[in-house]
Amino acid sequence: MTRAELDKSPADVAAMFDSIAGRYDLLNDVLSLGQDRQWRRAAVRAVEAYSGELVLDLAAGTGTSSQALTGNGARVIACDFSQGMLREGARQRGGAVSGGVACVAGDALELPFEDATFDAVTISFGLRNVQDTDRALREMHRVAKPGGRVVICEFSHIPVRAADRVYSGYLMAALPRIAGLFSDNTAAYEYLSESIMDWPDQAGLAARMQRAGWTRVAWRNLTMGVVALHRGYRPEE
Ligand SMILES: C[S@@+](CC[C@H](N)C(=O)[O-])C[C@H]1O[C@@H](n2cnc3c(N)ncnc32)[C@H](O)[C@@H]1O
Repeated sequence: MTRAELDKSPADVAAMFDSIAGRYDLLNDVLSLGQDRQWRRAAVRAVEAYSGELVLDLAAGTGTSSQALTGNGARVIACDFSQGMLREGARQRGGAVSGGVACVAGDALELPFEDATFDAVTISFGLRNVQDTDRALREMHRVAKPGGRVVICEFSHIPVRAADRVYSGYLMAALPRIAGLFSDNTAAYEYLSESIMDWPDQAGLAARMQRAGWTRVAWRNLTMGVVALHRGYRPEE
């Protein structure tokens, strides 16, 4: 069984996602009780991409969110460093370039794009898995156009202590067991729970975005804070 540790070694993270790619989307639906679809719709609405715009969907995995971003005519680059996840996505969509989405292999810590390329940059459930959060936030800022926006959709923390305790219990005890019924890599789902518990809260992530150069940073909670959507802008020059 392949899992990453909280040091998030890139080789371990990529190998772990390669190993779960085939059942990744199914497990998301099961473990979130279908809530993930609502979270993705909220992220797509927050990006608000229009015809003529170019969007980077970073750590796109199988591209579950990428296709929806093209709804108003935007073009989307789906970038990830797990070949297994990209391959599974291409299989599902019938090709690595299809329906306004182009898959590109690349590392969030050294993006294979010129400065100021994208109107919007978004990352869903990816930033938590990147080894160096601050460097990834700076890379996303570098490839966004001046005035461009970022939307981060990521697990977060429930501000009500009693509810957070119940949720933490689900993460640490139930989630890996349920995952074990559908996946032969339970350890990958233990990593999922541990990495969520270890992740900064809403204000902590907002502060890191600001340090990376993003301005007008704001967030809103989804499902009481199980997930948070953060948005920011690269300042105009
Ligand atoms: C939980 S999946 C999220 C996939 C997709 N965005 C979604 O919403 O379902 C996390 C993804 O982050 C990718 N990832 C982690 N570190 C990365 C890095 N340094 N560069 C590119 N992708 C990375 C993994 O390969 C994996 O596909």
